[in-house]
Amino acid sequence: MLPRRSLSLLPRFCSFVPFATMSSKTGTFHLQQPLNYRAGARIQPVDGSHSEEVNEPATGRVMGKFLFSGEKEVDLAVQSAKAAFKIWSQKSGMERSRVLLEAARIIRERREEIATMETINNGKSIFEARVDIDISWQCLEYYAGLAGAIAGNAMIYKPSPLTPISVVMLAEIFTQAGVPNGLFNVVQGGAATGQFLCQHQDVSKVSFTGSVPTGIKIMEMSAKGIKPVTLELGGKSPLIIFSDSVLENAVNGALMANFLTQGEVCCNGTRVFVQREILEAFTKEVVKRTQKIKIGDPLLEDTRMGALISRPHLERVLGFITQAKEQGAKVLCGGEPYVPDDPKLKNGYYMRPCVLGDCRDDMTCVKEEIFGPVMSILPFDTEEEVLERANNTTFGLAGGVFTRDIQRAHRVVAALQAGTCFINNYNVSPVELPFGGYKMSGFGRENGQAGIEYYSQLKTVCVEMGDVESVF
Ligand SMILES: NC(=O)c1ccc[n+]([C@@H]2O[C@H](COP(=O)([O-])OP(=O)(O)OC[C@H]3O[C@@H](n4cnc5c(N)ncnc54)[C@H](O)[C@@H]3O)[C@@H](O)[C@H]2O)c1
Repeated sequence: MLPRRSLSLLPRFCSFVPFATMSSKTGTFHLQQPLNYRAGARIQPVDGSHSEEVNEPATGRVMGKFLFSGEKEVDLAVQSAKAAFKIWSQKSGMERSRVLLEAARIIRERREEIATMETINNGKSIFEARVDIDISWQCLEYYAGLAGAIAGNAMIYKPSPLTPISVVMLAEIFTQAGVPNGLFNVVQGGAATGQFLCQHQDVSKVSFTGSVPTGIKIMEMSAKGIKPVTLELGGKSPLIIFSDSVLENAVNGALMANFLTQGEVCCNGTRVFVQREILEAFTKEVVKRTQKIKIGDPLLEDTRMGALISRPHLERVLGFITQAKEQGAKVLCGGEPYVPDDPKLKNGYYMRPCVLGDCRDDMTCVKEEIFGPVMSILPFDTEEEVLERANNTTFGLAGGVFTRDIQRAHRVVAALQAGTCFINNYNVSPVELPFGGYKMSGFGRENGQAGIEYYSQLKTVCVEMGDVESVF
């Protein structure tokens, strides 16, 4: 989101092929190269347990197959990281900083190619993917500024099996920028591969981004090895709109809080509490604007909503809407599958963004994370009432408030039990600001100076300059 290293003159291990530029149209990319990355090169896992298909969300087409890594491959990746850490940790902070800056420069240079691959891989609009790529290089530049004074880490990254492709480009860029071979490795797989990583005795920190149920398992496994964990988990965040808000800003804020990346954003403000005086005007405008969102081929410039990540996930989201209707909610717009006119997109995972009215706090659509383009509108009367309702959740990732009364805005965000709060905007996440959750949305922080703390160990060294006095 709106998201959380010597200058080498030539790529030392130039294994990348600019594959996205060759196939930058939806429906044309074919996976040809291995997706694991170890010791500075793409490799096939030595013990690939089985292969899985990777689908293009925009078309539903199989782009290729890749192998899930077994325990032996995970161990080799860990050994590779350990060897690279010895080299990396001997470098000065300034040297590491220069490598990070070089990686940032390469990402800027290859922005369009990387954004295209991201879009092909995850279905979001190219418009949004470009923002993500910009945040990536900004993140590297920000931390390059801090790197001069601190130690670096080696990392093994396991992406979701639904989005295995684009991260390998990042691994290649790090190598090209001068990171020691093995410092950043990629292992592909699902739950079993993730478990091998968490349980490996030489992995000293686990950082997990995903759902609460998986987060619980990650924490249990990490506890057995006394490993520190960062958990970036799900949410069901409140967005509170007071009647004195600038209506147009509040509507824009609600759209930004719900419909980026087809609603697949952890910190989305999906419980939209609207003060009763403006409920009708706000709802009318939100529905009108939602109906105008351009859905379709995510690689087209004017598309603002692409495809959801997978067919099962699309069905799950639609299931939440069916259940909401059964429980008494009213579909004010959208909520059904969408089939674009372009025949190559007919098997893609599209749906029309949905606004639900007549919602109550006890409905499933209001209590559970849907992770799709579904906004629930809930009327309220007083500040005291809305705060109690907004905090009545096991989640605590984010929250937002729209009002012209700045004292009230600060009072409300101070009372919200959430790790990130927005006043008069939503889903803006500059890299300087720490991001993370309260309650079951997790703990630890990504981004900002605070993020460093969760990837560092303190060592206290006490030096005696004189003789040792003893009481014995
Ligand atoms: N807080 C944040 O920063 C943040 C950001 C993005 C997404 N999310 C959350 O992520 C969720 C959606 O992502 P998802 O569907 O990929 O989540 P998920 O929990 O299903 O899977 C996440 C990852 O965990 C792996 N995994 C699954 N079972 C495992 C196990 N037993 N041991 C080890 N690894 C295992 C999966 O292969 C995948 O890579 C949502 O809840 C969303 O809110 C949070």
